[in-house]
Amino acid sequence: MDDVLQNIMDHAVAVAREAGQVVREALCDEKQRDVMTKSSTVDLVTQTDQRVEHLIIQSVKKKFPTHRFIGEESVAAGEACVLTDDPTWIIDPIDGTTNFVHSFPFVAVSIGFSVDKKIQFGVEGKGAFCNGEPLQVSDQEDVRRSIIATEFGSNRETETVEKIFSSLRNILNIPVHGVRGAGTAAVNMCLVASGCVEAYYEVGVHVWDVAAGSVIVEEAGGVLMDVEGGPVDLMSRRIVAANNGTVAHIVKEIDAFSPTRDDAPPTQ
Ligand SMILES: O=P(O)(O)O[C@H]1[C@H](O)[C@@H](O)[C@H](O)[C@H](O)[C@@H]1O
Ligand SMILES: [Mg+2]
Ligand SMILES: [Mg+2]
Repeated sequence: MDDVLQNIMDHAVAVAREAGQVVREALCDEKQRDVMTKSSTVDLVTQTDQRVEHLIIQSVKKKFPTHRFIGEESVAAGEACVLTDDPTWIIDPIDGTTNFVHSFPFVAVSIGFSVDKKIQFGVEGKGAFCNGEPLQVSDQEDVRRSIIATEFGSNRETETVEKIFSSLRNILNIPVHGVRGAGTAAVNMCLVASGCVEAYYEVGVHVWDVAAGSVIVEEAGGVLMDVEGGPVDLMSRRIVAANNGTVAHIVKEIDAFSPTRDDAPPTQ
């Protein structure tokens, strides 16, 4: 990794730790978990999500004034979600807000950094690490001996819920050892990277949910795919992250659909 990128990554790690501390403290303070809603009654946000995103963006801007941002809460406030070739920080200040609101203790501060529309950190084969320890995906080749992670998302339209359950039924019927969900895409992807689950899939995620996790999975030896096979498109809101191409064949069991893309022009 060149010095410039290393410098950017060091800053990302430092600000993620600072943000993590704010989230940790807020978990113990009911007032900081006061809930508001966004696209639906189950799409939650708190002042802490907004505060943490602000903290990260301000800190980065001070050091790298020309860089661009895609942040979950900035997009919710009306900013464009467009990935250009410019250096861009892709931020989910609290991935797992529903968990956060309920003190269910699995949340992540997710920060990805892209240049030329490619997520940069780790792309040079330097590996993925958790507190200095290298991460490695599971070597399981048999999907029948696998744990698959997924989520139910926050879209409760009947047709969407039907498709989610249809995929789940197909996967349980393979049969797999188990199905799990941490309540956060970023944590699920780190679970794939650390070998605790063999694969994670979800339709309905956003680019800020998966940008950082995608490079962590790949650097830990895993593969990314679209839910209908083929290359993943981080703006498509569909993802499969697996330990290897064999387990990634769960895509055959997924009842795929196409939510509105993250980079779709705003409707008038
Ligand atoms: O909104 P936040 O940042 O908490 O992120 C989302 C999760 O990451 C999804 O996997 C999950 O399915 C939910 O949609 C959740 O909202
Ligand atoms: Mg999220
Ligand atoms: Mg979030």
